Amino acid sequence: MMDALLKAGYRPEIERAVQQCLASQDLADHETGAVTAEAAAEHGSATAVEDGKRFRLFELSANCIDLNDRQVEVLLAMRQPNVVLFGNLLCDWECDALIESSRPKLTPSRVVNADKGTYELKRDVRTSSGAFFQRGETPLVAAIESRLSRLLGVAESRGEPLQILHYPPGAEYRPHYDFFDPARPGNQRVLSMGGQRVGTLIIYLNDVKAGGSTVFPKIGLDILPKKGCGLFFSYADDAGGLDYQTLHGGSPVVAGEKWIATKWLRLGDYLARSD
Ligand SMILES: O=C(O)CCC(=O)C(=O)O
Ligand SMILES: [Fe+2]
Repeated sequence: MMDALLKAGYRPEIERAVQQCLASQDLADHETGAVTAEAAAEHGSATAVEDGKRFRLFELSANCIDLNDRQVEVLLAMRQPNVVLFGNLLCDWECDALIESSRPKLTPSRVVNADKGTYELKRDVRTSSGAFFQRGETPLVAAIESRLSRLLGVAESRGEPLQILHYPPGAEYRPHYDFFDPARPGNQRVLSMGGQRVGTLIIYLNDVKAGGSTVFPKIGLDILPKKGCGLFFSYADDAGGLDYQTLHGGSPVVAGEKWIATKWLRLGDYLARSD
């Protein structure tokens, strides 16, 4: 089940090409099996990233994932932690329509209190406002959820409701983990609603004039918001292992405003609870 998630943006035909490259004498470094950057460049590879002791080639010819209704681009792929940046995930009108339909529903964003299990306003941590769309709530939300499911190979039933976030100038979301610490008593309730969160997909709905990047402080990575692009990262495996390298936040918006849509994915089927 986790395979598809962990390999988001990474396709079998590319894996096969990687294996061919690794098997090829003149491409492989005899000591380590690593593929040299020069050899990769000669063979038309766009991206090489380190995976344990060797380099893996990602994109040998096509840098797109064909979803039939859409060609989604892979713009960045990092293995540890698993971070993939997608281009052309939503078109302009889809981004605009999501923003407009969420405006009337916006309320100040809350965070889960890991001791009590309550949802609280914490303006020192999170200063955005947000709105939720239940799964399939509108035809557009349904179409986007179907697209994300096909892209990531994860059933729609494992997705939490789509969240739209709005950050005015100065607003931010301080670095945090999206998974729930199972040792904290207040997290038992959210964990009972489909198990651990295993992955996050953030879609940028507009271009931001300055600031507002998604920042990963532990790995020194900043992703700048770009309308229609999607940022995916995963952080939990079937055995309950959690990737603490995925600490991330929304850095303060300096000029303009920032709109995103977030889809969090669970280990099992997500079940909303009303109690
Ligand atoms: O605003 C961002 O770029 C990050 C948002 C985020 O971390 C989240 O929605 O969980
Ligand atoms: Fe987050």
